[in-house]
Amino acid sequence: MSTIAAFYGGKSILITGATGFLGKVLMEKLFRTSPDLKVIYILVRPKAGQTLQQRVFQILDSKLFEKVKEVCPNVHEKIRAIYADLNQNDFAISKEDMQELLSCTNIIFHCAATVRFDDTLRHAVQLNVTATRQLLLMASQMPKLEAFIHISTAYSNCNLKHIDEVIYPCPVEQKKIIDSLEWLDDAIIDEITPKLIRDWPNIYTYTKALGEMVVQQESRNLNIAIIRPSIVGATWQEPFPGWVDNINGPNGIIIATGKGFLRAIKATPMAVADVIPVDTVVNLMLAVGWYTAVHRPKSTLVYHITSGNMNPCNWHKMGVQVLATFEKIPFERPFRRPNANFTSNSFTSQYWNAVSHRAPAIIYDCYLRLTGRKPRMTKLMNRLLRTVSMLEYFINRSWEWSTYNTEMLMSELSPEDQRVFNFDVRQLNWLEYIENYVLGVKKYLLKEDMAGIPKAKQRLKRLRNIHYLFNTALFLIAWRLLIARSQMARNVWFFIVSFCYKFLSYFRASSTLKV
Ligand SMILES: CCCCCCCCCCCCCCCCCCCCCC(=O)SCCNC(=O)CCNC(=O)[C@H](O)C(C)(C)COP(=O)(O)OP(=O)(O)OC[C@H]1O[C@@H](n2cnc3c(N)ncnc32)[C@H](O)[C@@H]1OP(=O)(O)O
Ligand SMILES: NC(=O)C1=CN([C@@H]2O[C@H](COP(=O)(O)OP(=O)(O)OC[C@H]3O[C@@H](n4cnc5c(N)ncnc54)[C@H](OP(=O)(O)O)[C@@H]3O)[C@@H](O)[C@H]2O)C=CC1
Repeated sequence: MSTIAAFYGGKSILITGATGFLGKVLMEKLFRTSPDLKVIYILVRPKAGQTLQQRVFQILDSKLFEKVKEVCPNVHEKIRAIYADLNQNDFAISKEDMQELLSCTNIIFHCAATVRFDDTLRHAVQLNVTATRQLLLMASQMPKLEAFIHISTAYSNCNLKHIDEVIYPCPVEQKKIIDSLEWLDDAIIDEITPKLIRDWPNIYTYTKALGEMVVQQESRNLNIAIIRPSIVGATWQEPFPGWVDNINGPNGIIIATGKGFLRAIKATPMAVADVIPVDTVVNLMLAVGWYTAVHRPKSTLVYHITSGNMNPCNWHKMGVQVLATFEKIPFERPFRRPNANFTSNSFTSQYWNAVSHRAPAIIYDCYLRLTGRKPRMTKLMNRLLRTVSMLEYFINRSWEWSTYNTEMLMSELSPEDQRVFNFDVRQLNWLEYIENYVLGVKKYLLKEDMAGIPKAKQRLKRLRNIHYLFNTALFLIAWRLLIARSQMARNVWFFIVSFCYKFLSYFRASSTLKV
């Protein structure tokens, strides 16, 4: 029997961000491995016209939870959705709910965050910093609390090249920032934001660093651990390979490439693609929860869960495998044939953007206009290129993350726990993982039917022929224009034609001789 699975039996667990990508996989694994847990409290806000209950039912009815329903048939009764908005004071939780949370919670997993790179500083600080502070305050009033696990990101200190498993100080104290945001107006905040975030590439990574500072400074005597995952990707093994459900990180890029919108990207091909499967992250989270509660380390431990130092893959290898998968399992109705040109040169990248992205979008919009439809491709392309430009920082650099604590924890686990809660990324086969990832994007994100593959392949063939035809026509037109204007071009043309003629005559003569 797994010690970690047994530890969560009978426990009341509070999860923030349970409706997010990481939160769902965390809940799934908890229910599957510890079906005898007492209750999972999730802090949820109503969204997109759905009530809390509808949101919970939608999650439980998804394919992700199919196995859970077999091992834990009363899973609906074990989830307690609590109305909460982390943007508001006291999270807008009712008195009764708050009382229950304070008196019953044993373990907290704090996953909620805004992960948008372009959020406003005010909103990102509210969610990634102030809400963390508020949750810590709540935690300090929970008599039964055994561990508080805070989810940060490996990029919270991406302004450094080598990152240790320690909390680094930020140039400006988190308290000062929270205080000043209370009285500064939005226009001034926008103006000072670049100065505040300094060498952090965006507000997200900066506010996640501030969030860690809050954890360090406001931890009181709680048992806390921080987990820093790198780029969280589709599931590797559990509950099944390839599960994804949002367009963040690589997912949106894989869609845009598979649909033929994105054919080139400014990326350093040999830079490390530090993707880590979401189930690996969740396994570490559960192991850390157990270790923090049972062993009670004297200080707050930070755990890196990254792939680069143990089993590195680079963007080139990833791009090649993604393209190879599109050959076998293409996405439906691609705009152009998928391609992946990587360049780290700004000029070449601008060239590709003009020729491979903007020009086809303009041509397609002209076609839409001519056929009486509303043009939309240029707008879509501009949006895509903006998104890609925001990711560029992360695909043109490599970082080194030390993983002493993560390795120490691995060595503390029993063989059974190492199997059930496996976070040893050395066992990952990248080619297999990437293929399943692309397949997962097709099935679970795009919701495309596998029966449509032959038709998609036919369309790819047609697009390839159109591509060759278009290029040949373009070449002939350019050449014809050149011949009309330049004597030199004419001479070259006559030389090539006479050379070919002589070659063919010689070939014919020699074959006649043999007969
Ligand atoms: C040719 C080359 C080929 C290569 C081959 C391929 C090889 C693979 C290469 C891979 C390289 C990748 C590198 C990754 C690096 C990641 C680094 C992360 C590091 C940190 C990691 C972390 O620590 S933490 C997570 C990171 N954080 C994000 O990664 C959020 C970023 N992102 C945003 O910050 C916003 O995205 C941003 C951008 C502002 C735009 O913002 P935006 O407003 O323009 O667009 P939105 O995102 O809002 O959404 C646009 C529309 O998609 C709709 N939509 C949303 N979800 C949907 C769903 N599930 N299904 C259907 N549709 C969905 C939505 O409803 C909108 O539709 P509508 O317009 O109709 O409403
Ligand atoms: N995905 C990645 O690549 C990485 C993620 N991380 C970290 O992992 C954690 C989880 O990320 P991930 O699951 O990908 O993110 P998601 O965007 O998928 O999920 C974010 C979660 O936070 C919740 N949330 C946001 N705002 C509020 C609010 N005001 N009140 C209540 N809940 C709110 C969301 O709820 P709702 O559904 O209502 O919007 C959602 O459940 C984050 O802390 C992130 O920084 C770290 C490294 C990489």
